[in-house]
Amino acid sequence: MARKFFIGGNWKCNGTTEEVKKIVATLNAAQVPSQDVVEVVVSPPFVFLPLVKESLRPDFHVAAQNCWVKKGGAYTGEVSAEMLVNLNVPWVILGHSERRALLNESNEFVGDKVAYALAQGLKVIACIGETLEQREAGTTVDVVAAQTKAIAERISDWTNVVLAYEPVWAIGTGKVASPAQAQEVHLELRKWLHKNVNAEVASSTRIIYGGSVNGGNCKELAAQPDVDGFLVGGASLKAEFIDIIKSAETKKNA
Ligand SMILES: O=C(CO)COP(=O)(O)O
Repeated sequence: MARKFFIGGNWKCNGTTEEVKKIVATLNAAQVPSQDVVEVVVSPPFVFLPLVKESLRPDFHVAAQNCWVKKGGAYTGEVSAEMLVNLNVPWVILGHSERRALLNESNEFVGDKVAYALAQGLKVIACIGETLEQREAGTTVDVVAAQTKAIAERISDWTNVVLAYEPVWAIGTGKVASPAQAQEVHLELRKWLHKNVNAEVASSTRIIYGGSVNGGNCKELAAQPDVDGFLVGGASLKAEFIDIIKSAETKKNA
């Protein structure tokens, strides 16, 4: 099965109502490849989800940036998967490195979240990635395998999962992974899925890259055989995001 190119825009904790309206207007006016070629999902902060959802073009979709690990209730400050389903928000980003690092989300906790969100009917962008220290120690593959294992142990159906490889040292630093570095880890992840889940999941699961992706470096990254799209931070707040969406054409012709 061909893997449809996937472009996610993670807006993180940015934006005012006015800025959000402007970004949506830019996206709505853009000429981009059709939905058959690329799946586009943008992820505003929770409070802007309804506004973005109701004003965004219908061929683009929205994602939340997190959700609670189980059914909602007495968890002050959290947003449950059920609430996202209730608002018709189809996607959620889970396990982003900023949450793993700043909020101490463990591999197991992220795995539990992924399993719970999928069980509620959400589609999940599950983030994994090594720190600079781990890369320099030569443990990159072990780290991303352990992060993926904690998810794989808790789910049986990978249909609604996109795996986002985001090396921590490349996030927000302007220091993008080289196409070869990204390809190497994506291929290792696919091999891991083949060995530990099954061949079908290994060949059909989209593995996207995140970390300082921009309009200038996206094409070369997109041309790598195991790079199935991007999770874009900073550049997803700018018009440049349109160029990144268009890198799906490079992929189609690769
Ligand atoms: O964390 C990221 C996307 O989730 C990447 O962020 P930047 O594109 O700003 O490096």
